[in-house]
Amino acid sequence: MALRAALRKSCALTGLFCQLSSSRHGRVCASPVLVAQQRNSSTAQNIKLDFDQSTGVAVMHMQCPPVNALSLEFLTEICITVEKLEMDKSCRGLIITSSQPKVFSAGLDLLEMYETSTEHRGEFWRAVQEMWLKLYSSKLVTIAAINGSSPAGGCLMAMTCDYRIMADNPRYGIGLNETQLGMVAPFW
Ligand SMILES: CCCCCCCCC/C=C/C(=O)SCCNC(=O)CCNC(=O)[C@H](O)C(C)(C)COP(=O)(O)OP(=O)(O)OC[C@H]1O[C@@H](n2cnc3c(N)ncnc32)[C@H](O)[C@@H]1OP(=O)(O)O
Repeated sequence: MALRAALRKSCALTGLFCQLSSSRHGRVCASPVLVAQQRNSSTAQNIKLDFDQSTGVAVMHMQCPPVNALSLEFLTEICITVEKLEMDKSCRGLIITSSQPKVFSAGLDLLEMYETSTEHRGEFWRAVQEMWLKLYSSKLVTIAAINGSSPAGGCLMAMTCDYRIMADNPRYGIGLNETQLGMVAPFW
């Protein structure tokens, strides 16, 4: 109830109409529908951005096939997008979601950590840290609309948003699976 109240407040604030319904799994489902007209769309390589200037709400669609794995390039793109939105005084809220079917984000791109140089891994982990710090400390109201599986780094990304709404599908998983991979999560 508290989450719903907070979401309603947030949705009203940002001009969003959220169709909420409870599920037998205890999660909250939502179909965010932008109601205003003035929109700007821009597409970077892995991100499609819809910005509705009349509501001040931007929707960032992650479209990094096949599973929105967070590579150095993708993480950098996410950070630049958030920075640009923060500089735009008319932007108040950001919804992060996925254009990929069944997956919000598969987390960190495992190939960035396999047979890469120490320098590269250093740069990569710095970008990971920058991404979650940027979202966590953003002055924008941030919402993760989790429309698919979201393990590990995908879960981290969602956790750093102010609100999370997850699609009601028992096949979609979310959580930290580092021990399964034999990885030690950094001591942040
Ligand atoms: C402050 C608090 C601190 C809190 C602490 C925070 C710590 C953060 C540390 C984070 C660590 C990580 O994120 S490590 C990464 C952890 N991620 C994972 O383990 C994801 C594992 N993947 C999955 O579970 C699945 O792929 C899932 C995402 C559900 C999608 O399943 P699907 O059946 O739809 O698709 P699949 O066939 O499996 O995958 C499609 C292709 O994508 C590739 N792929 C899948 N995941 C990938 C990945 N992560 N990196 C690269 N490539 C990946 C597969 O190899 C396939 O490649 P092809 O065969 O070539 O087609």
